[in-house]
Amino acid sequence: MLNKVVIYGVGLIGGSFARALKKAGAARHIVGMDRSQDALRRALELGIIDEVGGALPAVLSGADLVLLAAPVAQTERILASILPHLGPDTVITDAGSTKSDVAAAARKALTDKVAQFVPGHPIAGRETNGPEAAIDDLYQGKKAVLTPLPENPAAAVERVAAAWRACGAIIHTLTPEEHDKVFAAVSHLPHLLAYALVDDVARKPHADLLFQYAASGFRDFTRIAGSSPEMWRDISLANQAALLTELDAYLAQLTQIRASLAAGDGAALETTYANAQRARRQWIEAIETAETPQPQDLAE
Ligand SMILES: NC(=O)c1ccc[n+]([C@@H]2O[C@H](COP(=O)([O-])OP(=O)(O)OC[C@H]3O[C@@H](n4cnc5c(N)ncnc54)[C@H](O)[C@@H]3O)[C@@H](O)[C@H]2O)c1
Ligand SMILES: O=C(O)C(=O)C[C@]1(C(=O)O)C=C[C@@H](O)C=C1
Repeated sequence: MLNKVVIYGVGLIGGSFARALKKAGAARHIVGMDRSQDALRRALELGIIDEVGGALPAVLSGADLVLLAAPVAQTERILASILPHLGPDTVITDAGSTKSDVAAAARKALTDKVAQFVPGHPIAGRETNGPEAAIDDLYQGKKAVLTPLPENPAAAVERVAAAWRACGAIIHTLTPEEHDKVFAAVSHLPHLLAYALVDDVARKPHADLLFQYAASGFRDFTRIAGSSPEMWRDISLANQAALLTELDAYLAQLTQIRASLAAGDGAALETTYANAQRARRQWIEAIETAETPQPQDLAE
């Protein structure tokens, strides 16, 4: 049981963390901090937080856990503001979608107290944002990746892991570099592509006609282009090198597919499509198995 949790950013991710901890009875008192007074007011009205944070010494006093759930470019600024008031028993973590930049920001801002910061990332989300979007089962059966720093004491890592487990998440551990390469390929690139496609269609002179007939295929492919532009700007820039690597590989694949299409090479197109269909089926089956509670889990 955590006595006091402070959440910076009471939107989808921070708000869902608060809701899940409360549902599990794992946090006694949750304080919200946000640059938006509207978000704080709504989070309080919705019962996501117990208190809107005021002056920092009081907010941080007695806090067991602080979660940063703001866009990743805010990390250094928020941690620098926390540092003068950070007691020795408080552990800080984050939910940012990139980890090398966050680890670097933490080192810069927290200097000799960096051991109290355990970087993390819940692998769950939606395209909606703000406190209204927060739900208590967002993390149920989903992964939470921790990328601990060499300085982190085991007890600090365990406090963060236990909080995510209380939210229903399954803990995985990666290095920040491994994390950023993986998510460049399977999260950051897909978002870039979805934004690019919708922007491309929207700029065409006959966009209205196109959108009139766009149906479920377009909707599924572009759902994530409904996500926060600020958040995805920050993620793209924070993971620039790995994202460029994945984008270049994808451009090469598109060039290959373009050549097959231009040559009328149906066999080559079908081979690519069939390989993708097979890989996607296997992936969906594996995910569904991993996320479906097994009888022994339900008995616990
Ligand atoms: N949306 C997703 O699917 C998803 C999934 C996993 C991780 N994340 C990460 O979680 C973080 C939050 O994303 P979200 O989807 O909850 O966004 P969100 O827009 O719903 O919430 C972010 C909140 O942070 C606040 N904020 C911004 N700057 C701040 C600052 N300096 N101090 C305090 N509050 C500040 C905003 O006002 C907003 O209320 C991001 O770092 C994102 O990369 C998002
Ligand atoms: O489902 C969505 O809308 C998401 O974008 C979630 C998603 C992703 O799968 O790419 C987005 C960002 C994260 O950091 C983790 C999860």
